[in-house]
Amino acid sequence: MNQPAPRQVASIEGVGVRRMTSDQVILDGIDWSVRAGEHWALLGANGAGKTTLLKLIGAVMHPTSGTVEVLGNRLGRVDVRELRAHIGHVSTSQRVPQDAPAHTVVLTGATGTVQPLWRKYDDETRQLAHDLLSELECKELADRPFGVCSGGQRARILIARALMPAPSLLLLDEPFNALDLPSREDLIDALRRLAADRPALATVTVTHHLEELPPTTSHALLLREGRVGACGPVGDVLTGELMTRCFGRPIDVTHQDGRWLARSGHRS
Ligand SMILES: Nc1ncnc2c1ncn2[C@@H]1O[C@H](COP(=O)(O)OP(=O)(O)OP(=O)(O)O)[C@@H](O)[C@H]1O
Repeated sequence: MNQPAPRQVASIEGVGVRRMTSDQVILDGIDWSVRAGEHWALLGANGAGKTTLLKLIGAVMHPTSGTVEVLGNRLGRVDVRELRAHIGHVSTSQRVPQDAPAHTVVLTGATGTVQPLWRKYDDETRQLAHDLLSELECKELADRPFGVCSGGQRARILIARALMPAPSLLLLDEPFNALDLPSREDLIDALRRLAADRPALATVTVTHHLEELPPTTSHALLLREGRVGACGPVGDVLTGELMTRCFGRPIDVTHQDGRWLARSGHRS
C-alpha cells in the first residue's frame, strides 16, 4: 500500500518578484513545494535569488505575482507576524544584542524579538532554552556574551534560538559562512542530528558549497538568474550536467559517504 505523502509545509506557484523601482526581475515563474521531513539545499550563483526565495517562504516578503502558501496559510491573507512565529529563520543579517548571554539570545526566540521580554519567559521556557543549547552542544556557553562566541558557536546558538517555538520549518541562510573546517563539520553534524531527532521538521539551507551539505539533505533546488534550473531529489539534481548548466561553467560533482563535492574548471 502506498504511504500518504508527508504534509506540505510550503508551496510556491508561479511566483515572480520584481523590484518596483527599477522593474528588475529577481524571481520569475517559480514553482516549488517543501514537505514535512524534507531537507532542501538551495543553490545558485551570487544574485540568483536564493535569499529572496528564502524570504518568501519565511513570510518576510510578499511576491509580486503568484501564490506563496506557508504552513497552510496563504501570504496576503494572514498576519505574517503570527506566521513567522512558527518559522525558524537563521540569517547572518539577523540583529542580535552582542552583549546578551547565549541563553538570553536563545530565549528571545520564544518571543521572536531582538531584546528579551523577561515577563514572557516562565521556568519551562527558560529550561527549554537550556535544553536546546545542550542539543546544539553549546550548553557551556549559556552565560557567555553572544558577541564573544566564535562564528561556529554563534551559528549553533542562533539555530537553538530558531528552534524555541518548535517550528515546522527551519530556514538557514548561509549558516556555514566564514566557519573554519572543524566548526563547519560540527555544524553539519548538528544539522544531521536535528534531522534524525525531529522527523517532521523541514529545513531549507542556502549554501554556496556542496561540501557543506549534511548527509541528511534530501532535495535540492538550483536557481539561475531568478528561475528554477533544476528541482527535486538531491541525487537527481546535484549532477555535473545540471550544476554546469546552472553555474555556466564545467562542474564535476562527486558523492561519497553521504557527502558532496564540486570542482569547477574554467568557463568554456
Ligand atoms: N532590497 C533590494 N534592493 C535592490 N535589489 C535587490 C534587493 N534585494 C535583492 N536585490 C537584487 O535581487 C537579486 C537577487 O538577490 P538575492 O540576495 O536574493 O540573491 P542570492 O542568490 O541570495 O545572492 P548571494 O549568493 O550573493 O547572497 C540581486 O540582483 C540583488 O541585487
